[in-house]
Amino acid sequence: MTARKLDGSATAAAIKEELRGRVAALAEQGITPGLGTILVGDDPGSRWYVGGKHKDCAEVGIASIRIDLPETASQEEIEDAVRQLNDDPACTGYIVQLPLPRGRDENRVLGLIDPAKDADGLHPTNLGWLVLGTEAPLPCTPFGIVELLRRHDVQINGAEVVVVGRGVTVGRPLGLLLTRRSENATVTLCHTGTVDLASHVRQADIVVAAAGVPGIITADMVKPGAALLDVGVSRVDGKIAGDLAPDVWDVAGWVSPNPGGVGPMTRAMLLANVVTIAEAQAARRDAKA
Ligand SMILES: Nc1nc(=O)c2c([nH]1)NC[C@@H]1CN(c3ccc(C(=O)N[C@@H](CCC(=O)O)C(=O)O)cc3)C=[N+]21
Repeated sequence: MTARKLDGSATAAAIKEELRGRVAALAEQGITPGLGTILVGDDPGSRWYVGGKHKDCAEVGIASIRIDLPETASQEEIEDAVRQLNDDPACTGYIVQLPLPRGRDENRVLGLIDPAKDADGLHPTNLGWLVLGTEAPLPCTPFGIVELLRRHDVQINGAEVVVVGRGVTVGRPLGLLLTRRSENATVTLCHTGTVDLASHVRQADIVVAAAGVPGIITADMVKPGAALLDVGVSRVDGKIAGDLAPDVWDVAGWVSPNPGGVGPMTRAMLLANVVTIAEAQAARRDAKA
C-alpha cells in the first residue's frame, strides 16, 4: 500500500467541530437551526442513514425534526409532509430520503420542497443556480468530495478529472461543481455508454468512481499518483463493496475508501448546508432590524 488515505471520517469530524462553533454563535442570537427528514418505508439502509443524520445533528447542536411515513404512504401523504416542513418555522432545511418506494413520483416531491429549505441541494431551482454559477445550497455528496480534496491539498485547479456515473445526486452535479471557475478542473463524465472507460481513467489526475459496480476501477487503469475517490456502494455477500479494486492502493497517490470516505463527508455537508441557511436568515433578519 503506497497511497495516502483521503480520510472522510476524520475530515467530517473536523468539519462538525467547526459547525459546532457556528451553531454556538447562532445560539447567542437566539437561533437554533433545525434539520428535517422525511423517510418513507422501512428499508434498513435508509433507516440507518436517517438515524445517522439525527445523531450528527445532536452532536453539533442542530435540532432535528423527523417524519417517518409507512411504506404504504400515498403520493399525497408524502406531499403533505413536504408542505408541513415548508411551513414549519423550526425547520431550517430538510431532506426527503431517496429513493422513495416504487411508484411514487420522486421529481414531483423534490419540486415541492421550498428551494430555500433544500438541505440536499437537489431542488430543480438549486440545480439551476449551480448551472448558472449563483450561490445556492450545493448537493451534499459533490460538495463533500470537493471539500475532502481541498482539505488534503489535492490540486483541483487544472486537474483532469474523470467522474464515473451520471446520476443526479453525484455525477452530474459534481461535473458542474468542478468546472466552475473557482474549482477550474477539466471534467470527463463517463457512464455505462462510455466505450473505453480505461482509456479515460488512465488520463485522470482525479477519479471519482460512482458507478455502483464493484471493483470497476482496477490498478492497471490508474495513472500513478492519481487521487481516487470511491463513491460506489454495492453489497457483495452481505459486505459493502466499493467501485475501487483493492489493488489500486499500490498505484494511486491518494485513495478515499468506502466506507470511511465520501459517506461521512456527505453527512457533514448536509449539516453545513443547514447552518449556512440559518446564518443567511439571521443576516437578513439583522439587515431588517
Ligand atoms: N435525499 C437524500 N440525500 C442523501 O444524501 C442520500 C439519500 N437521499 N439517499 C441515500 C444516499 C446514501 N447516502 C449516504 C450517506 C452517508 C453514508 C455514510 O456515512 N456511510 C458510512 C458507513 C457505511 C456503512 O457502514 O453502512 C461510510 O461511508 O463510512 C452512506 C450513504 C446519502 N444519501
